[in-house]
Amino acid sequence: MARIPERPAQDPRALKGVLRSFGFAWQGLAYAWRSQRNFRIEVYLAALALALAWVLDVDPVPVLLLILVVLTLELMNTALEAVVDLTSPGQHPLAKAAKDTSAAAVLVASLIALVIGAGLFLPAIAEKLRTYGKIP
Ligand SMILES: Nc1ncnc2c1ncn2[C@@H]1O[C@H](COP(=O)(O)OP(=O)(O)OP(=O)(O)O)[C@@H](O)[C@H]1O
Repeated sequence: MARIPERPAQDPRALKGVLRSFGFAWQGLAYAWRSQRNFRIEVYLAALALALAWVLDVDPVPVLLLILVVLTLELMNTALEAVVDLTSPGQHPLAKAAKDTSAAAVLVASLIALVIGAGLFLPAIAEKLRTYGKIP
């Protein structure tokens, strides 16, 4: 069994403890990137949305907030999946409910982000087309 590392919060060297906490958070991010295809797709879409916001002169702040909500929910979903797999290796209706509800949180956030994103980007796209005389 893997050795449980000394807790960073109990490290008497404050700065070293904080840096170790960041290190563990980075390991969590790397785990999500490696193991979750959906997380990787969402990161690519986030990069695309930010690039589009830059090209279309759309305020990046609401775009960043939408990205923040979807990615953090996906990370929490990944964490919950790991806990469920650890605590319920066999099939159990409550394990299913936990995983499905957690996945539903990501789905709801993604759909709402899509609607808000359309509200942000479509007028900017229409404006660009109007500028180039493609639409009256
Ligand atoms: N221990 C379990 N007991 C009952 N049903 C489960 C259990 N584990 C998974 N499931 C069901 O299988 C589905 C798929 O589970 P899985 O662990 O593959 O995660 P996932 O939803 O595919 O997530 P991801 O693709 O993001 O890793 C769950 O949403 C749930 O409905």
